[in-house]
Amino acid sequence: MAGTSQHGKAFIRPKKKAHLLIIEARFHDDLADALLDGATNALDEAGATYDVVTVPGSLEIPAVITFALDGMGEGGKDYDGFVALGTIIRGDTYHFDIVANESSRALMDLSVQEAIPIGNGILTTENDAQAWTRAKRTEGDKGGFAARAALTMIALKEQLGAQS
Ligand SMILES: Nc1c(NC[C@H](O)[C@H](O)[C@H](O)CO)[nH]c(=O)[nH]c1=O
Ligand SMILES: CC(=O)[C@@H](O)COP(=O)(O)O
Repeated sequence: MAGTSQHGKAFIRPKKKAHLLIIEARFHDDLADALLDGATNALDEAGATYDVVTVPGSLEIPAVITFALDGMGEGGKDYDGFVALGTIIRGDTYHFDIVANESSRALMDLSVQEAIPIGNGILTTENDAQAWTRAKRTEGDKGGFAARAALTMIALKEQLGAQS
């Protein structure tokens, strides 16, 4: 797999003990386990805490972030950032493009418009083999990458964002 470097210098950790919400789509169950393993391992290693919410497919992920944002300050839990995990494997129809493009578009919209740290660990692959290479913690570890990206964005928000 091209680009298997761990991108060490790209990642930083927040000063605060961060609490994140992982939203995992389990459309492909075994792959979901692998992505979650990578993400939780990266967060544990960084001393961060997290909750996990499961949804049927990747298209449901962005709305869950909206639900959590709505709940924050209204009796719900506070989250410093979010990790989106899922796998979208191309089938025979246009559905792949809808799920892949729209889930990512909504995550980007939320991240930029609401200024929230999100790590996008939604795989979009041509086949199972590509997905496994990327999902396994011992190989591509895209779940871990998304978690470390979310932590990095929390740290950058700490440095650059509005001081509360
Ligand atoms: N085909 C894949 C999906 N499709 C399901 C949608 O995400 C969604 O759950 C459904 O349209 C109901 O709203 N989801 C994936 O995560 N991966 C796929 O390969
Ligand atoms: C995301 C997909 O493409 C897939 O699971 C749906 O497959 P198909 O396009 O063959 O219905």
